[in-house]
Amino acid sequence: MVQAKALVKRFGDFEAVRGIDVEVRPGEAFGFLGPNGAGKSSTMRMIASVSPRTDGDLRVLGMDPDVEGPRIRARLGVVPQQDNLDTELTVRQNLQIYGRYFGLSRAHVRSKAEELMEFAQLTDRANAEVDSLSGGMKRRLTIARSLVNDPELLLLDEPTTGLDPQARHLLWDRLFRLKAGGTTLIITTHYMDEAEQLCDRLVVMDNGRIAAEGSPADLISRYSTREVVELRFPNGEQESAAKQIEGLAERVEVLPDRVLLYTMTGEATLEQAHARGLRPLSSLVRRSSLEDVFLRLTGRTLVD
Ligand SMILES: Nc1ncnc2c1ncn2[C@@H]1O[C@H](COP(=O)(O)OP(=O)(O)OP(=O)(O)O)[C@@H](O)[C@H]1O
Repeated sequence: MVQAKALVKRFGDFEAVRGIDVEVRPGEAFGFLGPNGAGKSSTMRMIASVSPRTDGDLRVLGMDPDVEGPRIRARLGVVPQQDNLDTELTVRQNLQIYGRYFGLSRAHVRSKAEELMEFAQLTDRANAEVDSLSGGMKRRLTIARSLVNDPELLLLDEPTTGLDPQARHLLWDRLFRLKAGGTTLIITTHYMDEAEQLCDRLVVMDNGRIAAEGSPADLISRYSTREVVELRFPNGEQESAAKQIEGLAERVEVLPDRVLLYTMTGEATLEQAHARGLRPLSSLVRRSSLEDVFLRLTGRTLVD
């Protein structure tokens, strides 16, 4: 679906994407996970064939975006970071008018709009103006609109940023359905739970480079331990607490607000920490996540 080799994007002297290799296979949900500024959107825009690459090689649906941009764009669906719906039109009109841009017949667009409203769970809002919709509804409408041309490949840039948990879950559910129907998804996100839930495979991006690649489970087992103990201490006591814990866990990370112990046996490690006289303000034992993978790879947390 997408092959990138040594792909580079430069803005003046600044290199936003620094020679990345990516291959997205048909039918998979592929993710770019990284903090703001990692170069995810710049990469997406090159794949969407709306921003020319500076260097390297890129094929989208087997074609070169520099040569066959319009043909590629006709077969893609794009959900941009910011919704760009026509706010004064109704839900139904948004879908119908967008369909007409693709040169689809009036009759086809009419029935497609009904089908997509059903898919986006917006049928009962068909005649509502976009302005009156909630954030989650607007996102679902943007996704519905991106599907008007039955794209083989759907690009979603930060699909759930700014949505509340319930709206996010509703949206994820729609994306699972699309994937089950055979649509290939490429998703950028800085939410590790989103990447973990949705993506079959992902790359961790940082500073324009790919730090690691694999399935979420793969990455977690490669770069983290099974469990993590999170301990919070009063200000200024973290470093001395970390010293006291030494040797209890495979790895200890001291963050500005927490001390993390990487271990295979969380509860037992926590008990041992207590036995050494440690009295944290709070403690939590949890499974390792992509957040831990990111911290291990970059020395930073995903959401600063
Ligand atoms: N048109 C532009 N001109 C100059 N610099 C840009 C331009 N677009 C992006 N950049 C810079 O390139 C870097 C990567 O930006 P990009 O938007 O690709 O990151 P991102 O990982 O998608 O983060 P975000 O979620 O904030 O969009 C940033 O430092 C950004 O300031």
